[in-house]
Amino acid sequence: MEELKKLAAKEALRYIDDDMIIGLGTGSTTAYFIQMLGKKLMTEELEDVYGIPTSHQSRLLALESGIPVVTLDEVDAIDIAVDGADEVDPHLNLIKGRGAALTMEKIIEYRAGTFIVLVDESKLVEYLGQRVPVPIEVIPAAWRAIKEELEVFNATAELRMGVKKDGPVITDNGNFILDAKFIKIEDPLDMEIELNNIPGVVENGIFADIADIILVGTKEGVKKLER
Ligand SMILES: O=C[C@H](O)[C@H](O)[C@H](O)COP(=O)(O)O
Repeated sequence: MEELKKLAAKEALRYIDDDMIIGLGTGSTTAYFIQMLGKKLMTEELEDVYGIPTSHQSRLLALESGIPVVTLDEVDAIDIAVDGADEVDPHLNLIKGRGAALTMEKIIEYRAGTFIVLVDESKLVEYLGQRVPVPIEVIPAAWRAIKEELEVFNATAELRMGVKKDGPVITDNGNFILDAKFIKIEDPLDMEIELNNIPGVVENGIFADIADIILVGTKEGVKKLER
């Protein structure tokens, strides 16, 4: 799988030119892209490229890889954003947020001229929610009420707990994550909007109608899916 992720990451570099502002996603697949982009800058194959990180993870990795970073309020436009995903459906809708970075990811990727998604073939599903729950970032005080409200959508939600930390995972924005398992998400765009309408929800991990290009690492090479 790691080799397939690297294949997709390498292919994404072909879309990057000098003088671009690049949204830098979060996760293991994008990490390969960030490191490869850093190398291109070090060797001066690319020049004047700036990254806008979507998390502490991508910011630290970008700095370590030699990519100068800027923030959203310092730029007029984002040329391209590159990120991974947890599920991709046949209409290029996504579930993201296994790494709890969904809010900043959506803020950046929504504003990018082109949003490129990097996945290995295991992430392709027939419908969203087939394999993974939908991560929902919530204001801590509201987590219990939101968990109960999600039952209206036939979803069962769990508060995400830390692994090397006692208690709940705290996002980069200081919030909690509820992982909501749906029976089936029939209409991703509608569900994305409905979830964000619940008071206390900061953002949810359904990314409907936002990806432009999916680069899928497969054993036969990189497959490109496009809107
Ligand atoms: O919050 C995490 C992000 O949405 C990741 O981009 C997503 O979970 C995919 O991560 P990975 O490339 O490690 O599978």
